[in-house]
Amino acid sequence: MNRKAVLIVDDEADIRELLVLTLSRMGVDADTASSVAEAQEALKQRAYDLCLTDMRLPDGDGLAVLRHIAENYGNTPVAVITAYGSTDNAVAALKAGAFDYLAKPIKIEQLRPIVVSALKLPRPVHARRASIGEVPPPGTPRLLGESPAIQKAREMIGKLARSQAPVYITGESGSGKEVAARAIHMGSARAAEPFVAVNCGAIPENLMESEFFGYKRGAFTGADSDREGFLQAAQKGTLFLDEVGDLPLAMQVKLLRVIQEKKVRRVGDTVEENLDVRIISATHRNLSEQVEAGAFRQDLFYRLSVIELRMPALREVPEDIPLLVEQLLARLAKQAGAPVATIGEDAMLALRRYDFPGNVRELENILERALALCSNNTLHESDLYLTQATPRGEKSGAIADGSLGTRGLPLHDFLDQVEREVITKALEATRYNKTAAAKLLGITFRSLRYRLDRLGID
Ligand SMILES: Nc1ncnc2c1ncn2[C@@H]1O[C@H](COP(=O)(O)OP(=O)(O)OP(=O)(O)O)[C@@H](O)[C@H]1O
Repeated sequence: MNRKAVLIVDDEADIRELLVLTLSRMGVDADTASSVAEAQEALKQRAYDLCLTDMRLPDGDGLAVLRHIAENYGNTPVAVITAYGSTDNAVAALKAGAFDYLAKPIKIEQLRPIVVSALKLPRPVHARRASIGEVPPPGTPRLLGESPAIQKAREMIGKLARSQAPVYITGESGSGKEVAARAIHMGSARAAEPFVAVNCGAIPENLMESEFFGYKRGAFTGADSDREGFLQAAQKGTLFLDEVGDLPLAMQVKLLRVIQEKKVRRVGDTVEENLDVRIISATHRNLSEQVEAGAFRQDLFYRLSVIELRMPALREVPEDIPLLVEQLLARLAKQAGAPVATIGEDAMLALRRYDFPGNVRELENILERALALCSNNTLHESDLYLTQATPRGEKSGAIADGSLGTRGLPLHDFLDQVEREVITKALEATRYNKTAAAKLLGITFRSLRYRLDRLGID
């Protein structure tokens, strides 16, 4: 077997010795260098699976080593050793592409997981063109789309998969933030470990602490056995904090501490546990505005938003719509065990003009509903029920025909007409089973009955 090799760059002999010793106990070859120049020389001699470098070196800094490796030895991960309490250095290194950082004084229990993770990354063979994130293992969610913006996001995901840096994903609701987070996890050295997704807005405030940190039996009334929290559940893996802006301030303080110390303590427990979790957070709100308004802690934002990944809104990438429609229809057909539906030109044109406030999720929903309501497995514009009055682009055209898309009817009559059509189709699709039709329409049985009366549908 090929032994893994690590290059240690530090000017302090004690630290080099400690690291060499620890790494050889882990069955890894460790070479050492005490300056940027020596590191460059060592790198010429052999291929390394990881470089651990101190930030302060006699002839430059750790970032110089990082840059040299990035330019010449592409995918070799670099972890930097930062001075005690120097958050800025750690963040700067992560932003510059470091795999992870290790704070001084070096603790073996924090060094090990970094080395283990880094060594799980595939060896950087120069002939290998695709990086780890670009060859997703089976079961990885695919971020569909070929527009430059989506390609850029995919490329970034590939890079982020090779690092342990916290990632902060922004984008509108339904734009694929969770898909992106999963793809980063699945492309990373943590792929075999858990991916735990938490919607921070959905947890009642009084349960938040025990949900995140877990608790010991007897910690409070009702705690009749030990329970792990999200943090322990994500151990060695990735914790995805969706709608992170919804975390209450008290929880933000606790989370910051966990991130800084890499330790967690259950509610009612006296001992702390080491924590090795990568955090990916997301929000569809503007977190910097929340910081300014005092609703989100600046220091936590700084730690979470080390690297930002922005997911484009669907209306920014209209060229992807035909491809998305095609692939989503194929997926929906497969799920239903039905033949793939055909889409008429009128429907495609309408979709291309639509604004998609709910992004890809909304497109999925529109197609799913249209499939249930269309005839002959062919989707036409009238099956889509796009209710927007001002479609994107060609706005003037829509207004020029004087109808604003209301078929020339007053708004009220137009809406009644649409409602009648949708309800009739739903009834036809369910063979006039009102309960099933109401379900299909996402309304209650009572509401359907009321509407049938109002519209005079028999
Ligand atoms: N580019 C894409 N390719 C394929 N599917 C996508 C894409 N973007 C979004 N989706 C799909 O849209 C739905 C919503 O995606 P996701 O949950 O990742 O969005 P989100 O940005 O996290 O939404 P929210 O802010 O509401 O949590 C999912 O079913 C997902 O599969």
